[in-house]
Amino acid sequence: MRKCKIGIVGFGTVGSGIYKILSSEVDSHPILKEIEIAKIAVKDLNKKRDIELDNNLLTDDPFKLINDPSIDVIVEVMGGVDLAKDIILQSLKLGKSVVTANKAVIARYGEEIYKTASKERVYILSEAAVCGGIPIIEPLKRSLKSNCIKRMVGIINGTTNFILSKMTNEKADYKETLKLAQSLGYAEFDPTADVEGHDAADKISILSELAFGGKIKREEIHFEGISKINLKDIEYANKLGFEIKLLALSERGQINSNDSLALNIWVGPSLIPKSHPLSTVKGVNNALLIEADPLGEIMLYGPGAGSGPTAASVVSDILNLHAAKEKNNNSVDPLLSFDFWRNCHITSSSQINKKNYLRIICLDSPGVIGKIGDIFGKNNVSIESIVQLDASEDKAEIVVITHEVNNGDFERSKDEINSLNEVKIIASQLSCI
Ligand SMILES: NC(=O)C1=CN([C@@H]2O[C@H](COP(=O)(O)OP(=O)(O)OC[C@H]3O[C@@H](n4cnc5c(N)ncnc54)[C@H](OP(=O)(O)O)[C@@H]3O)[C@@H](O)[C@H]2O)C=CC1
Ligand SMILES: N[C@@H](CC=O)C(=O)O
Ligand code: NA
Repeated sequence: MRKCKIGIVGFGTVGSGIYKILSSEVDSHPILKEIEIAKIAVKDLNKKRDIELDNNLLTDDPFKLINDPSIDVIVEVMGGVDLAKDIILQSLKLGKSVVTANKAVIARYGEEIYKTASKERVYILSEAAVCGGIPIIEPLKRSLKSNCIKRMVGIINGTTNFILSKMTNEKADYKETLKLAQSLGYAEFDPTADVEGHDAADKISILSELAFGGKIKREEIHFEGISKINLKDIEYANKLGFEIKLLALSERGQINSNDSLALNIWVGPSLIPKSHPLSTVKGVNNALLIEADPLGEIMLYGPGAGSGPTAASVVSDILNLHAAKEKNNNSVDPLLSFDFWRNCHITSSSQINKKNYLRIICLDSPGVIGKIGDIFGKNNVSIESIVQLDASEDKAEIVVITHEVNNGDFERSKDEINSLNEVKIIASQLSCI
């Protein structure tokens, strides 16, 4: 088999993990030996690195790699949006296949990127972009293709699961734990992307496009992060038999008169029963539960971030596209590439149905629970449980868990509850599954 020469853009957590795999003597498929690193682009040529590199391998100009005719594949593991998009598109236009771990770019410019790759008869593979080391993108494109996907729900950000697990198990401090996640290489360059839910929204957007076949308007996905979760919510959730996790959900709805498939997609901190399989997913691990017809239910589980697992996904992509190119010469494997096959739209937040958790701080006065219950009842919101969990001096904390109810009805109830004289503040609102 011919050698496959790759140019790697980025030599941080993921890039150095790729180098380690390709320079190790790991007992894996012989095709791994065909992959040769031709050049590596970094930002700072003078940076001190843990891995000793031949200086001739390094450049600070990514376009040198793209314009080098001897390089077959560009591996984009630099991050960011605008420059990364240019690197990917220019590489494809010059007939080079691309492997990327960059969810921010694929979630925003996937359509243009997939189309360019198809037009140029090359591939864009991105297994590492969603749930780091877990095979999830290629299974959706290939192994699960004979199914109708109904629903996907999961934990798809490693940093936030790491933080929430430590807050739950060790009552760890939020800020300190975020710093630890950064030092372990889990968090994005700007960790706001992780803790405010942007990263999970990018990932569920990519997964939804692959599973349901239509372009998703990323900016329409409703998302929230974990930065407002405090130890009290975690403690109360635990008392009531739940864990708090940052969940991403994408669910098939009806096809409308314009032949567009409705999708309910959101990301948010959520209560999940301790008996639910997702509640066992701890630390940097991710998991995605997929319900499909006729398959039934499967859960894909494993490390969602970190150098080795993420790099392993990147290297597997390189192997897959090298093998496909060698085998098919100039023809393109239609399942390894990706094209949309239908229209989809996101259901507006006021139309979706959800279970909710609400923590209300109010005066500890007689009848307040009754008043809150009445407001929910009047607005068609059915309550699963309502309890007073903490009372000190004249203050009480009331926790409400609803059944699955219309979001518009729920938001209306919240406004009315907020205006009760006894209510000081609605301290937190979370989803439940
Ligand atoms: N870390 C993880 O666990 C995971 C990361 N990803 C994704 O992988 C990508 C890379 O992440 P990660 O490895 O953590 O990031 P790092 O910040 O660790 O590394 C980024 C690398 O890109 C290089 N770089 C930055 N700007 C430029 C530039 N203008 N030209 C050339 N090189 C540049 C940096 O150079 P220098 O070294 O000189 O600073 C660095 O080597 C991101 O898209 C991320 O979302 C996906 C899944 C998991
Ligand atoms: N920052 C991301 C890395 C992988 O995509 C995460 O924490 O999941
Ligand atoms: Na993956």
